[in-house]
Amino acid sequence: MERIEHHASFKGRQEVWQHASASTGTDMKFGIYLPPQALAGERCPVLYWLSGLTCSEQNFITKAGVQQYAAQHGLIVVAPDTSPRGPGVPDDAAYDLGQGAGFYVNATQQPWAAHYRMQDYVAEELPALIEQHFPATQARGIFGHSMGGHGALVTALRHPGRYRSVSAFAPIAAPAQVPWGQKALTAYLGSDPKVWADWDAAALIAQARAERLPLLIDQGEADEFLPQLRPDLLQAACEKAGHPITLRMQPGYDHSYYFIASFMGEHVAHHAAALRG
Ligand SMILES: N[C@@H](CCC(=O)N[C@@H](CSC=O)C(=O)NCC(=O)O)C(=O)O
Repeated sequence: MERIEHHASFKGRQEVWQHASASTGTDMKFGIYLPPQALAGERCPVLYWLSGLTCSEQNFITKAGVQQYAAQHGLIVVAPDTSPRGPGVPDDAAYDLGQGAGFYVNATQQPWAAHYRMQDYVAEELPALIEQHFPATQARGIFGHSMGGHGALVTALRHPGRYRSVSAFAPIAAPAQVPWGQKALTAYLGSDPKVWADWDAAALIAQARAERLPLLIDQGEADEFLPQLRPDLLQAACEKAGHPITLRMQPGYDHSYYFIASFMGEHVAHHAAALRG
């Protein structure tokens, strides 16, 4: 494992690491913010961020403004890349499939199956690596944006007991029912919608009997991608299943990191209450 960037930030340190991933069979990069409490030797809870389409580990760490809030609450924040990458890794000319668009699933279809195992990476390999090599406790939260909001929701719902908190900004909340999701799920998992249901937050909510982790979701009302996101379908599924959800429609906000940064403090506080409370 190699540290390839480090920057002082809010009396803590923003770092980027690269390592060989057993899940993807490629080198993977992740950003990690170590708050001042961690630099002083305290073990801290870890908040995982999953980014959206086209992102690397850089978008979130440079645009979301998370560091000041992580420092305030004493949380480590980890932000991985959104897919395997490299010359031997399959790709697609479109921005919504292939490199930069792993959708946080374990692909079963060719040519994707060998490397596109992002669910194993974010839910298993990365937390094990973070908890072994950094001053981290096993208290974990997860959040994300758009494709990464979908990733955060399904990762938490698929692993009851593994996360203490979950939230999302403008998530692809019902991927099996929208074009972005249908395209990716078909490519990575095949054409059977019964298989897609295991990777769809709105569908998983109906089965989430082992745990009812409250969902916090912010959604911009001026989001140009709203027809791809459908938070209304997730809200309806939550209401039917009795699953706690706070969906906040935010007037005037679009899909960008300006929106994310505007509510970042409230999301980090939501996670801190569960992780340090
Ligand atoms: N038209 C854009 C589409 C890509 C885009 O908007 N990506 C979003 C996430 S969308 C859902 O997952 C994003 O986070 N972009 C990075 C950023 O820094 O804003 C395109 O062609 O790029």
